[in-house]
Amino acid sequence: MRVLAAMSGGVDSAVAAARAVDAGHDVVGVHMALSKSRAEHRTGSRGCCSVEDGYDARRAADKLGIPYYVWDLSDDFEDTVVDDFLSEYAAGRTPNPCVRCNEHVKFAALLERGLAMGFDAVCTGHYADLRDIEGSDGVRHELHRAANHPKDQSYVLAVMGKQVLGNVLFPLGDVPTKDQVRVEAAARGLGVSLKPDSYDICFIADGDTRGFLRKRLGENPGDIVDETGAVVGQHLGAFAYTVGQRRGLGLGIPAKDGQPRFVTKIDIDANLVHVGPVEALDVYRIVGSDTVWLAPDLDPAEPLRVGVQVRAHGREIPATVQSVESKLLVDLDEPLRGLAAGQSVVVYDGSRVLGQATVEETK
Ligand SMILES: Nc1ncnc2c1ncn2[C@@H]1O[C@H](COP(=O)(O)OP(=O)(O)OP(=O)(O)O)[C@@H](O)[C@H]1O
Repeated sequence: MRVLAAMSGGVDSAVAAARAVDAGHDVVGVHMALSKSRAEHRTGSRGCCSVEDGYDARRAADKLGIPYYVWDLSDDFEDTVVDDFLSEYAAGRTPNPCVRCNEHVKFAALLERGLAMGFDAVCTGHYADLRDIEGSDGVRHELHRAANHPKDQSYVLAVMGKQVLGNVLFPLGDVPTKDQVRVEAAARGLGVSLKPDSYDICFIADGDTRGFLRKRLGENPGDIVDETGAVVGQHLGAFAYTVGQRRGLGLGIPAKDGQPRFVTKIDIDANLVHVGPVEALDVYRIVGSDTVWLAPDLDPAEPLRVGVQVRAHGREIPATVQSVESKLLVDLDEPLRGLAAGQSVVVYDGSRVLGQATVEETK
């Protein structure tokens, strides 16, 4: 196969590309320049956006003896991931930019360009397992959790869509630990073997999400109110808060029961941040929109017993899901706390990913 290896400059994608070469594929490395402000990003700070990351990716490609290119996809990234991030927060919701990047950039813009150039697949260093299941009507591609569970990234990949599953490779799906990837990188002489993991949001160089939002959306001071409607603090912009947040509220007046207060609701129209006790965060039902269903053999029009996950490394909760009209209804067996609109709810059957939806409403 002709394979386009997406190389971030990190250890995972370097080893993934190496494994694709070992598997006998004809591999070309590509580093995506995603940020409009690459100079602000320093190596070792936030992962995949700095100029040095591009050099690291090039050195890894040289070591593997594969051709290497840098593709500027910063317009796609800005127009989809960053704009979505800003407009979602501006609407009082909490987006997951990694999900949007997978949806619009890695497995859309990059893959489409690769396919148009004659490549068969994009290979990444994501931790997830792809399985080909032979059926009477041909091969079905299934997405599963990685063997390496603490690093499992199936949550952010569920948005890909089933038509894409036949054109992706995740060579790290069966590696039991990240340490093993580092050992393998060192054994292969890849200089990135000790490079720190990326974390947080790759386009926010200093990690200050609230500061980034205020810079891009401006300040809009208003009140923080408790469950009785009493004003208990001030904010500089309701958009910069997220449901379930406890830290950084700066409440001037302690709660009467002495218990901590959490953000329970963001009312953008009234410019209010609502806070309340932890129990007010309990969610029993999720209404999801924009469902992506990866399992053609299982019809969600009928209720299905599944597990659901609402955060990248959150625990799985047993639930019943059903698709009703254009919504995915999720009834949880046990409540979960502090789920914000805009996040993804991913549906599992054992290790298999069945689909995902964007949280629209919680009850
Ligand atoms: N700027 C980029 N250019 C090319 N590929 C990228 C880029 N950023 C991320 N990727 C691809 O997406 C995968 C997952 O990205 P993520 O940000 O989760 O990095 P990671 O798990 O820390 O992996 P790595 O160690 O390779 O950086 C990477 O392994 C890589 O294949």
